[in-house]
Amino acid sequence: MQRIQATRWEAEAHHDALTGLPNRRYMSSRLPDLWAHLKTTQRPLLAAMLDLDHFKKINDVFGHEIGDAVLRQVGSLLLAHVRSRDLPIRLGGEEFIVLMPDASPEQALVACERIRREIETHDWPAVTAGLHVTVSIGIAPMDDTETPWAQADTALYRAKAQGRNCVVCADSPPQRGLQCDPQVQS
Ligand SMILES: Nc1nc2c(ncn2[C@@H]2O[C@H](COP(=O)(O)OP(=O)(O)OP(=O)(O)O)[C@@H](O)[C@H]2O)c(=O)[nH]1
Repeated sequence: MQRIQATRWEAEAHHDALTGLPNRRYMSSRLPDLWAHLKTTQRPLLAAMLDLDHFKKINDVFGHEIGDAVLRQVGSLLLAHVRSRDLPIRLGGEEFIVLMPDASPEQALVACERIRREIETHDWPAVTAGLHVTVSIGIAPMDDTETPWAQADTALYRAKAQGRNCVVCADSPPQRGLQCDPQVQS
């Protein structure tokens, strides 16, 4: 009985209560295994950092409960649209990360562009009239440091600076990215 309780506590400690996704603590616990796997495969581990656009405004205009509903639905959309080997995690607030083992930058870009589009075109008005949600995404390799997603965070910052609702890959030239939605950039 105690073992079942302990297992449940551990599962709860590793999952975000709102979205049901794994949380930051879970990611930290998995990283040593991932680094070991990467050393064996000699392939980089790509991370996609996602941050909902103008989420504060969504809370302000529609209320915190609708904000929570948006976060839950984004969690479901991520689970539905990442590749089967990818791991979506809620880092906190309106920030998510998807760990993409064994993905090339091109594959990661295609996957992230699909996620961006799914979020943009989701039936948000069914949640509440007038609601529209977009996401900015930065892709980069994780590194073996205290903040392994720092490069992806920098790429995300560029996506925000380029007008939001777009995907930017680290090391791609400014504005050309890998690649922003031309409709959004114009
Ligand atoms: N509803 C809800 N809101 C949250 C939660 N966690 C964080 N927030 C809110 O998310 C908002 C994030 O706002 P900002 O960091 O200013 O970001 P933003 O408005 O998305 O702006 P950009 O990222 O620049 O597009 C804040 O208003 C937080 O209160 C949550 O669990 N539920």
